[in-house]
Amino acid sequence: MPVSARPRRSVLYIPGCRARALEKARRLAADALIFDLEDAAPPEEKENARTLVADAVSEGGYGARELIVRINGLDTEWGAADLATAAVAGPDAILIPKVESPEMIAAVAAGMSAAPAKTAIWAMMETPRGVLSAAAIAASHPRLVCLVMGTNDLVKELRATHVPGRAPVAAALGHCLLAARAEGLVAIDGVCNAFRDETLLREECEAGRAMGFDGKTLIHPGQIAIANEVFGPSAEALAEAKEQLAAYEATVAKGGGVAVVNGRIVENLHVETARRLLAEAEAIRRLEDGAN
Ligand SMILES: CC(C)(COP(=O)(O)OP(=O)(O)OC[C@H]1O[C@@H](n2cnc3c(N)ncnc32)[C@H](O)[C@@H]1OP(=O)(O)O)[C@@H](O)C(=O)NCCC(=O)NCCSC(=O)C[C@H](O)C(=O)O
Ligand SMILES: [Mg+2]
Repeated sequence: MPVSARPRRSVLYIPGCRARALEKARRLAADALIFDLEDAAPPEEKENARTLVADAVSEGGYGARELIVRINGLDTEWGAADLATAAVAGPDAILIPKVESPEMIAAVAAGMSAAPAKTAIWAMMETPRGVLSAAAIAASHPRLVCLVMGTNDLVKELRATHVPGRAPVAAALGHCLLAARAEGLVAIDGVCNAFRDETLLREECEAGRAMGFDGKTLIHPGQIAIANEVFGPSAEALAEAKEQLAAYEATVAKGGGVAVVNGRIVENLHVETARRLLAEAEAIRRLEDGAN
C-alpha cells in the first residue's frame, strides 16, 4: 500500500517504559502506534524504555499496524542513542518532537543510515517557531511523510488554555494542515487529554475530520473506537460516493460534464473525492483483514 494511502484514523501513544502497554497494543484496533521515548518516559526510565521499544519493534506481532518510535530531541542527552537504536530496530517511522527547522529533519535523516528504506520520518508541530516554519519543514526532505500536531506543547508555549472547540490552537492546526497538504504529506491531529470524556473526544474528532486531518493521536485505548468511527468513511458517505460516480459516468457517456446527485452538482473534482473515499474504505478493509 502506498505510504500516503495507509489508514491513520487512530494513532495511539504508548509510554515506551510500560512493558504491559506495549504488549497490550498488539491486540488494540489502532491503525498506528507511537512508542514514546519522549514525554511519556520519565528521565529515570529513558534507557529502559529505549530497550523495551527496540525489542518490541524487532519482535513485531503488531500485525498490519504502523509502528512509529518517538525519539527524544537530538538536543537532549538521550536523542542520539534513541535515534541510533530506533534506526536499527527499523520501525515504519521515526517521530521527531518539537521540530522547528528543516535542519532538524536533515540531522535525523543523516543518523538513519542503519535504518531500512521503509523507515520514514514524521515530525511533531508543537512550538510557535515550528508552526511558523511548517511550510519549509514539510518541503524539506523526501523521507518526511507526516506532520503530527502536538497541541499540549503548543498550548503551553502559547500560554493558552485547553478549551472545548480548541479556538486557541485553530490557527496553528489550519496552518500546519495547509503545509502538509501543499507537499502531499499526511496530517494527524493532536490528543484529547480528557481520555474518559467520549463526548469531547467525538467533538474534537469531528472537527479534525472536517478540517481535513487524516486521523487523531490518542493517549488511551478507550479512545480508539471513536477515532476509527469518525475518521473512517461512513456508510452514508460511501453510498453517496458510489451514487456520484455512477451519475457522473452516465453524464459523461452522454457528452455532459456536470451531474446532479441529491440536489448538488458533481463535477470531476467531486469524483476525485468520491474515489479517494472509496479507496480509503478499501484500505481500512485491508488493514482490518491484516493485510499491509
Ligand atoms: C493516561 C494513562 C496514564 C492512563 O493509564 P491507566 O491508569 O493505566 O489507564 P487504565 O487503567 O484505564 O488502562 C486500562 C488498560 O489499558 C492500558 N493502557 C492505558 N493506556 C495505554 C496506552 N496509551 N497504550 C496501551 N495500553 C494502554 C493499561 O495498561 C491497562 O491495561 P491492563 O492493565 O492490561 O488492563 C495512560 O493511558 C497513558 O500513559 N497514556 C499515554 C500518555 C502519553 O503517551 N503521553 C504522551 C503523549 S501525549 C502528548 O503530549 C502529545 C504531544 O507531544 C503534545 O505536546 O501534545
Ligand atoms: Mg509534545
